[in-house]
Amino acid sequence: MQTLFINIKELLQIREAGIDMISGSEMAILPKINDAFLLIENNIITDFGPMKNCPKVSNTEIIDVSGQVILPTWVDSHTHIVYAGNRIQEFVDRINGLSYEEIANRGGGILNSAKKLNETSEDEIYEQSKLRLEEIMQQGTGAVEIKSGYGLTVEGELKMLRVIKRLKENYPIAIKATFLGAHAFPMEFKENHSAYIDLIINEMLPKIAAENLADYIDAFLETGYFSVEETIKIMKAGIQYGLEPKIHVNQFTAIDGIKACVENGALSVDHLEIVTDEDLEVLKNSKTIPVALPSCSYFISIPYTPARKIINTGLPLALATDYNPGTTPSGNMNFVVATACIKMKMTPEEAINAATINGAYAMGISETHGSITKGKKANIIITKPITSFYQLPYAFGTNLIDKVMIEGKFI
Ligand SMILES: N=CN[C@@H](CCC(=O)O)C(=O)O
Ligand SMILES: [Zn+2]
Repeated sequence: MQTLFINIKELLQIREAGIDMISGSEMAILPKINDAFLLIENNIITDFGPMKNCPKVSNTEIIDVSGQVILPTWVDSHTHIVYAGNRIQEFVDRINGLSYEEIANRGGGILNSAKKLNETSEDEIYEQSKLRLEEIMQQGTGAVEIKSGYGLTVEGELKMLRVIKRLKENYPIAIKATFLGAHAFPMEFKENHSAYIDLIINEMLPKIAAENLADYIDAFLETGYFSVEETIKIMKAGIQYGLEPKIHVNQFTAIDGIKACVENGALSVDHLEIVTDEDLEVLKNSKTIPVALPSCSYFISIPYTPARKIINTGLPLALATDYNPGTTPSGNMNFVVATACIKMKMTPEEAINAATINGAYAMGISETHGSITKGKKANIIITKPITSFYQLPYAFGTNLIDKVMIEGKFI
């Protein structure tokens, strides 16, 4: 089955094979072809170029997209979309003056979600979570990482990861699963951290590995959550089971956590709303990519990750949603890209690079996703007729997506 798109106004993010991420000043360049064609065979991109080189084809569905822009689907490398219920009351409490920290200290926050999750059946969690997955696919996301971390018990964590596995089996979108047992200390372990860390390492990890339920390991490395030393223990244990670290770090405070993540070969360090010059220095010449989550900053009113400083230092940057019930109840990558431009002063070219090819690097799928490249998955967003791709972040809040194709099929 072949599909040929013709008269594409702008075909964005065209790359040769073998480019896995874009750093520093290179991020300002978004390679594109004006007036282009794109050929897809089954679920793979097989050819593209200017219309003057458009091949003569037979037995092919031809779709004329005059005035419309085509780009690779978004790659959302950081989400928590498997959860039960919501935290709407905490949202109202914050409007009335309580901080995220104060709510967490009252037993709200992550522990509130963990209570709900442990009281909800696996089938019910699946039903609630699949609606969020379907929602983000409609919004142009073609690959997503999903974390556990609202179980915080052996059974709860396994339940979450089994739901992620079912989503992987039942949907065409690429999904990576991350084990985040180290998201918060349950109440009964508040005074006995080492016992909970033992539970993670000796009970949860072996069971998760035996069922092959996770691709990555995560921890919330933060003042009041997991210390640098505790996180190092967890990273090392995950690595023993073949799980590369992807770590929540520097969301509220800078405590030298990034250095520990880099030294332990983390694939990504995520949040980085607060960063020091030393943090950025250790990221240089490492394979660890920083990931910014601007919808989280927007929703809980914390600083935005200093994207300009990170990019101007020569580092790469990826953008993701952080979709979760507490700090970011939104999985809309279009909003993330617009907010990165508006609030973090990223150019549209930088933001789209960060939300596609660099997102693919941050979830370990850059060989197959993140760019319009021959041999990569046929995952594309087709916009409505627009003046140029700059309209995407400019008209923030307007849905400019006409169709989304994942693995060669319109969803
Ligand atoms: N910061 C840690 N974890 C999530 C929020 C968790 C929650 O509040 O439920 C985040 O990335 O923002
Ligand atoms: Zn998160």
